[in-house]
Amino acid sequence: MTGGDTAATRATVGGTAAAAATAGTTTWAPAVIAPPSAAARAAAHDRLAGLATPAGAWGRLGELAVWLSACQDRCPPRVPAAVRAVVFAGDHGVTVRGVSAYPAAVTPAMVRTIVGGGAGISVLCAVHDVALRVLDISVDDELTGVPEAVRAHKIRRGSGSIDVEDACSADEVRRALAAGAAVADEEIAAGADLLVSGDLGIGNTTPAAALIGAVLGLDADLVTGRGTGVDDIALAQKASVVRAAVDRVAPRVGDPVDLLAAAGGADFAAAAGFLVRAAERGVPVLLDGVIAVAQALVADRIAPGVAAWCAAGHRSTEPAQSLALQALGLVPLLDLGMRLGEGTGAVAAVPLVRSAAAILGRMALLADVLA
Ligand SMILES: O=C(O)c1ccc[n+]([C@@H]2O[C@H](COP(=O)([O-])O)[C@@H](O)[C@H]2O)c1
Ligand SMILES: Cc1cc2nc[nH]c2cc1C
Repeated sequence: MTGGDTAATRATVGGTAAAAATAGTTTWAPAVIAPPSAAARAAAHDRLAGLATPAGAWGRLGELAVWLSACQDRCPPRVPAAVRAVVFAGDHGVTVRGVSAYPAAVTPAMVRTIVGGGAGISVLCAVHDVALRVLDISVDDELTGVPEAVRAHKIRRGSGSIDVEDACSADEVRRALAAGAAVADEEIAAGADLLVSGDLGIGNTTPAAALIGAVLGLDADLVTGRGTGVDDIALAQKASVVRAAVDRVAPRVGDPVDLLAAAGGADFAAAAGFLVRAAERGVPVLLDGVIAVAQALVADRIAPGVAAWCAAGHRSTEPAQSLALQALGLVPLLDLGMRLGEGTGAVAAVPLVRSAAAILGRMALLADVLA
């Protein structure tokens, strides 16, 4: 089967967050997420089985092609041409507890490096023809001199230390959710047929671990990893901070929007809003490491069904990422021992998505070969 509609023209349901953000209000309405097309999935499954290969020979690359078909409501799928990545940057007050191997000053410095084209994500996006945008959502710096577009969605500077206080207010979370949704709308309006959500922010593996621990009810020792590379002493300290945060926010776990204020922050909320809106608009997303996956886990609680529109680009070294991926039913495409963030593990997998689409669209069928 082939589908005529594009993601950009498909009808949207549910939320009004983008309009609200444009109007500068704080309204956020949760979305209803339709699943990817079952008919296109079935057609893709059949076509995959008929390709000129031994049965099952494409392994997970074949599954990826089937997923893409379902998301595009089209078999064979188009090869994603307009891949667009957005990096949501924010600082985290919890860095004062010594949970990172690097100082918070790295966050604004790396925003500038992305703007200048010298970051890891900049290079991967350039080599794989992926459009890249970095947004200061809650960096604890004025970032003077960076293009205004980078700061256009800034919600606040930094966040509270989540072991003892909320990361941000409920109103800031709602504004950030709306801003993230508006950004997804902008990327889709620019033609995106595959999106990537990336993160940047010293200390952000701590809120990511806390959110995953809280949502999945897992002990701090299971979800705490070394992040940028902390030593054993800092790792133990980080686990105690994660435990304090999980204990503090546990009573609020039933309200995922509130949980973003309690243990995430404005940058996490913006990324979650981006993921919800992408799923609502029917545009597939490649996820990166522990931060992106924590945001997807919460987004899927806010709007059940978000995860069906996501594929996992890679397995990060952070243990919480694997646990959250398992809970979301996602198997990572790459397993390279990476832990950079920025969206790099997702963009590294873009050639796999393009390969999967091309295989399903262009290969000969075994029946024709043998005829
Ligand atoms: O994506 C991941 O799984 C990942 C794992 C470890 C570190 N990071 C990146 O490193 C920063 C957070 O690490 P940390 O140790 O400061 O919490 C932040 O900028 C992330 O993008 C990212
Ligand atoms: C240099 C550096 C680059 C990063 N990119 C994402 N997180 C980062 C953390 C550090 C320390």
